[in-house]
Amino acid sequence: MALSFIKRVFTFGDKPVEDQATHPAPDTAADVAAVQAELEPKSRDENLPVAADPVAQVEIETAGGPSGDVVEVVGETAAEPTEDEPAAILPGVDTSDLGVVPLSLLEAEAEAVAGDDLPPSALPGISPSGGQITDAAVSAPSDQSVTGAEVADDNAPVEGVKQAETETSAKDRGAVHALATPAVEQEASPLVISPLEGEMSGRTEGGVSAPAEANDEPPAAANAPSQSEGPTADAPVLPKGFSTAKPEAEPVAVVAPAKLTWFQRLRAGLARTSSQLTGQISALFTKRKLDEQTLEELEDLLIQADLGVETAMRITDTLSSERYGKDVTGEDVSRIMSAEITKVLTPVAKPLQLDLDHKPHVILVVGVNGTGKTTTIGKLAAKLSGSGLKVMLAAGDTFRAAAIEQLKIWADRTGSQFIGTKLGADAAGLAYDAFEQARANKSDVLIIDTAGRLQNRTELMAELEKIVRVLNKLDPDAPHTVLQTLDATTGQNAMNQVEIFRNVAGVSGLIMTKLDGTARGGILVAIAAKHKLPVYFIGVGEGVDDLEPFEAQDFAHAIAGLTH
Ligand SMILES: Nc1nc2c(ncn2[C@@H]2O[C@H](COP(=O)(O)OP(=O)(O)OP(=O)(O)O)[C@@H](O)[C@H]2O)c(=O)[nH]1
Repeated sequence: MALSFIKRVFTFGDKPVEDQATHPAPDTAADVAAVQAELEPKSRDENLPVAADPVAQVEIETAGGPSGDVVEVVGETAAEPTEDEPAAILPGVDTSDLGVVPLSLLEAEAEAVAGDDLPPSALPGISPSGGQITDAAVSAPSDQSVTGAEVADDNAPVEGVKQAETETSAKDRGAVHALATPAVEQEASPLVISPLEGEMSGRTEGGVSAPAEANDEPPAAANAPSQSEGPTADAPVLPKGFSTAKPEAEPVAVVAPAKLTWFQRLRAGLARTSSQLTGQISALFTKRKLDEQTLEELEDLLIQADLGVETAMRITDTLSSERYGKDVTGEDVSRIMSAEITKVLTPVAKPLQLDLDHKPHVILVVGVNGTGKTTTIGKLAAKLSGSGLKVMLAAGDTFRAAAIEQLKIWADRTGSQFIGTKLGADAAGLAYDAFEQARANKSDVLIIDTAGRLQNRTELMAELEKIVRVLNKLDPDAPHTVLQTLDATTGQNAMNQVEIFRNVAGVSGLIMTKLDGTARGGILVAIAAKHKLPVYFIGVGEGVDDLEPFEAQDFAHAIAGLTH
């Protein structure tokens, strides 16, 4: 089943043998020297914060590799942590003064990203068998720290994570701040003590679910009777803000709303576009025969919906040829609109082609800040590794600690290998190291995240070009796929983004994200008509499964407000 799924979603190129011969792996000293020269200087900004090396970090012997930075690799190649090295939570983030280790943030982040799609045991580092997040990688050298082993309890952490999900909304940038904040300070809800169970609820530590006996020194607040004691006559009367109620007694909202199908989410997301459009169209054609003026007005409406002049004209031309001088209903227009949009989108609705004769197949993911690169990488990794492929994720977004950590969580969740480097390090150097490592490990697919950048930031765009150049020197065909993510809520600006990223990074395919939100998906039609770039997938939610192969007709129906 997994194989048939991946065949539906991806295609695997059968590169002829002679093709491989023309692209030998450039292992020669000259190639390496050329790449090394390319990668100088390594750091874009000497002033950027560089934190202590994490314990789980491993110097990768890249035999002349250019980065020279300490690179964290998690997965098969991760080194065992040692006790006498300083531990860190994030690559490049010094956690030595954090106090209580906010492990919950890792868990809550994973859970928040995951939604309810995966069972708790699928969160590596939480389940005892997960083990991807090493003790060292999650613990801090504070006495109060909760080690990975302590947290690897079967039940408590899962409960703690569920609770933390509601309390710890810090994502992305917020997560960085939260990581630097002692977890206790984040507590807002009343301390809940369970006299029967003798443990402090995980939520009291900002979501870290730590059994009381797991700490060397029990927190002062946890002076509740132990499990064996049970409630006694001497039990103190707790002041306001405390409760002896068992957590189970709390009216926790457990009824999850029925999950919509992805098409329903797509339709809901595009409802703004479609209902506005169909409403206006219906109003336009009420008791009017189709004439030049109505055609012109219709064309304006279609252009306002971001569909682009070309597609708007196709629709009005077809409508005119079928119904000129006759009565026209809103349904007539929706039907023609859907058919014409389908014609525009069908040629670009293509599967992402993987050339597994060339390992690793390198996918570079680019796009403007917040368009969903990291999340999409996680979703792709889940599909690929779930189909038995060996996947490595590289945290080339060296600007944001939270982005590095976010990708690491996705790697853990999807069973992918992970390679990251210091905050502020050279992204091209990381790309080089990642490629070498993925090749050495015989990874099938290497997916490289990059920092979000506005298309008008020339120095950042130059950095992106450099990443492409470096990969290209290691393998003339790499990056084999350059994926650009587009935020469906953006509208017209997305066209601009494609134009510029295409020139700079050689974008070879698109993924439109956030089509479940308040999307303005019309622009994808205009982009397809103009650039004719493949659209591989659409994002219809934040969960791991919320990535669907792009289907032209589904999308057209959703925009035209037709039911499936
Ligand atoms: N609703 C919805 N949210 C999404 C989707 N894809 C991504 N997101 C959310 O969009 C936000 C930004 O996503 P990221 O993956 O961090 O975006 P990014 O491009 O890596 O961001 P930068 O690192 O800042 O460039 C996160 O909150 C994601 O959960 C989607 O398809 N639907």
